[in-house]
Amino acid sequence: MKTHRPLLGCIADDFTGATDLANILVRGGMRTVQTIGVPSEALSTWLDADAIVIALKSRTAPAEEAVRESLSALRWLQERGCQQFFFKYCSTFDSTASGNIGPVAEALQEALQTDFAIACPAFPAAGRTVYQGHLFVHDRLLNRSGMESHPLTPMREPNLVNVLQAQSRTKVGLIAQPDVAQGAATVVERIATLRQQGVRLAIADAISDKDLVTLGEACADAPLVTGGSGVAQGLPANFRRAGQLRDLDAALLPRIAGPAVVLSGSASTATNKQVAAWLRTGGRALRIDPLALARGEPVVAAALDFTRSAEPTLVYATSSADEVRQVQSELGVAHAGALIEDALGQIAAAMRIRGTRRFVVAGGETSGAVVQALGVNALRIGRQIDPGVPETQSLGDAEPLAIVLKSGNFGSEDFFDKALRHLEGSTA
Ligand SMILES: Nc1ncnc2c1ncn2[C@@H]1O[C@H](COP(=O)(O)OP(=O)(O)O)[C@@H](O)[C@H]1O
Ligand SMILES: O=C(O)[C@@H](O)C(=O)COP(=O)(O)O
Repeated sequence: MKTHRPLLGCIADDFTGATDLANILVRGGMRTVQTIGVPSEALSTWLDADAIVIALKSRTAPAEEAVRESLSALRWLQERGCQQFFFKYCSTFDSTASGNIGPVAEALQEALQTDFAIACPAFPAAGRTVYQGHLFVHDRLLNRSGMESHPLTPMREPNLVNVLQAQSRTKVGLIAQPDVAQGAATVVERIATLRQQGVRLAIADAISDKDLVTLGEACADAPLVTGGSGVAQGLPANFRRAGQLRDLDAALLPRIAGPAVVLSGSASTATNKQVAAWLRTGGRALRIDPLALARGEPVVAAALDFTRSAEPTLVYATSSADEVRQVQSELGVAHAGALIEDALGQIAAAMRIRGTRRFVVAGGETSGAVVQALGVNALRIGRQIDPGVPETQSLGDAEPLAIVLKSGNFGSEDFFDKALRHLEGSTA
């Protein structure tokens, strides 16, 4: 098969974050493929897309490891002929105390021989805005949004110029919203001034999608852009203006028929509401008890029996924060997580063998475990179901699977039902 050269090469620091970015690019008209890690040689030969998003799991990795993995992804994308590169991190700028966003951005700059890149996590559709360098989550500053007590990446400083400066060797500056509001030409001028001042990375403000599109336009010739998925909104138009995008429906996926299941290992507030909504409306559901798993009870076998029904079933470990804390104090955080992820992975793999073709999965870590258990290496991205969550299809399988991966925080209360209805309606 003759493949099209990808235009945009993306490196994402986590799994559901990669899907979120891919969704934005598809909505902009770029056919997009997400790979699980750096693709193997076999996969490399037939990936056909305008944008490729390599999903890493580097968000909480030590800087050295994150740099090494990101450079390896960059090399692969360069070898495929990508013209521009995007480093995707979380819209809440999640990074550990030692922080790897600065080191990865600087290493990518060095490899691409470029001395400047913007850094913009804003994603107004999900309530994340940046003003005068300060990140807001809806109406709260980052450090009062709940993110200050995140177990792995507590964010206690809302001024991102300070956060990024603390992680970087080079000078960090600011492109403030009043400049962004003036349009792309003003942003380009501001970037030139910052470069003269020796600034190598600049937090870019954005309080609306319009600001994000302006930033994208101003970065048309930038070898490297860094940010959340929001700022990628402005990039497809640059390729379209240059006549490089094919006139195709980027989101078109063939319909996949067959039994469906919803697997939820997410413990987030949004997912708890989605599980409650499913139960309230009489959806068929089975709760996985982590303590029963720890006692070695045949929980997986019971779930496989229960899911034999023709009706789509929700299998979930999702529980309130108090219940999760209780389980974690008995089993340990990592052990509890691993037991559940492993069980949901085993259920997914066995259901696939039994003929299940459609999987809706909630939770970033859980998504990683399930996709791995299903042996999926790459996904083609289809239509958006809710902001940040598209339908996807596995690539390279004789019998492809329809897969939806939902980041914990995303999706409306009726998301599970909506996702299943959406998969029903996919057209060939
Ligand atoms: N009832 C529970 N008790 C303890 N740990 C749980 C429970 N439910 C889910 N978990 C674990 O919590 C983690 C949730 O992470 P993830 O899948 O990324 O979703 P999210 O970030 O949305 O909570 C997983 O490791 C999962 O196995
Ligand atoms: O940018 C975002 O908010 C998301 O794309 C993202 O990265 C979410 O991460 P998880 O909460 O770990 O799913």
